[in-house]
Amino acid sequence: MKKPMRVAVTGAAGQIGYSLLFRIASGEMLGKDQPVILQLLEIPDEKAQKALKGVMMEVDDCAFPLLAGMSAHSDANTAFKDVDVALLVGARPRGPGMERKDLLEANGAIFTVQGRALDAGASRNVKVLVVGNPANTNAYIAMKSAPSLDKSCFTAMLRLDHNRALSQLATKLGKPVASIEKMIVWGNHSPTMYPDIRFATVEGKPAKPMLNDDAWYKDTYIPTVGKRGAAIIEARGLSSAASAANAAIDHVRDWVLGSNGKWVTMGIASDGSYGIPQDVMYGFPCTTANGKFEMVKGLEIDDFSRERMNKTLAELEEERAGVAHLLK
Ligand SMILES: NC(=O)C1=CN([C@@H]2O[C@H](COP(=O)(O)OP(=O)(O)OC[C@H]3O[C@@H](n4cnc5c(N)ncnc54)[C@H](O)[C@@H]3O)[C@@H](O)[C@H]2O)C=CC1
Ligand SMILES: O=C([O-])CC(=O)C(=O)O
Repeated sequence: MKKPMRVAVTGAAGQIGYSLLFRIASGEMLGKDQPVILQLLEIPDEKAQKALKGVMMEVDDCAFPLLAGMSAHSDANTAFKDVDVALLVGARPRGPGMERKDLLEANGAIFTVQGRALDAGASRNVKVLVVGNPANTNAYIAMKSAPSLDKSCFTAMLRLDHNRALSQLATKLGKPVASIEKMIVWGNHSPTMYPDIRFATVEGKPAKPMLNDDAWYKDTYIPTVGKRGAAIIEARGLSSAASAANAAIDHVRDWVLGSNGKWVTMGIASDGSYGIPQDVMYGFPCTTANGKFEMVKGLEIDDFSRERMNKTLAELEEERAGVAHLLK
């Protein structure tokens, strides 16, 4: 029997939490032979804590063989103690008519507190995934609030965008999703994101000539992927939850267990590559192995891509300036 891994989930009584916890406890995230201990954080509010208890009762009722322990917390310091993985989901979601950056003020402050708590108590190799919006900037805040942890401990979720980009392209081409490789979504988890199919392959052959429809790519595909979150809110009245939880599982599973050479999009702190200033949390193509991610480097950036990449960067820089006061 392997030693249990400690997994913190914040916002555990929320919509995403309700889809996420059961899949983590069943072994879908860390492996079918990996016991887990869940450390669940909710706000110190009677209603939220009661709802969390209810979700934990349901998790108990599944009798998951891999669940080696579970605790409820209202303080980030105890929730993050010794954790190997931290999924920072807890934050206010947007409603109709809002952009994710409208959440900056409301949610940004959460991530300074949680970054400090991770800095103080988490495993030195903790893998942090920020899901709460605006995800890139919140991940940046958490990273900057945790100076004793390596920057590579912190990531933001662009996997939902990556999966949306795969699915939309697969449908258009009438090909299985699994036949598509080398997808990239550059930049911010916002409508400025740039789903880039220039390197994508379908059954090993280049996707772009197969698609052969630049107008659809630019005028339909890019905005459809970028605005999918808003389309879900419009249709459901609530923001994506099951698909977001699924993307979080995919992101952490690949980070921990490896992507087997496949490209995945992760929001990571830039090292200055591709002209993206150091430390900006930006969606980059990565491969993962041995519990580490590595950026795919040396890809050619054409004029169209440069323009798109600069646009999403400008938005991230603006968000970063908007939270500078939180990091003093
Ligand atoms: N990066 C991505 O691709 C996606 C991000 N999201 C974001 O994920 C976040 C959560 O979404 P939902 O689960 O739908 O929202 P929700 O409102 O259903 O649940 C959020 C939960 O977080 C809790 N919470 C708030 N502040 C907290 C704190 N400081 N510590 C611990 N818990 C806290 C709330 O009490 C609530 O139970 C939102 O910010 C949403 O915009 C949603 C979908 C995709
Ligand atoms: O759009 C939202 O606010 C929720 C989200 O991030 C997504 O579905 O991509």
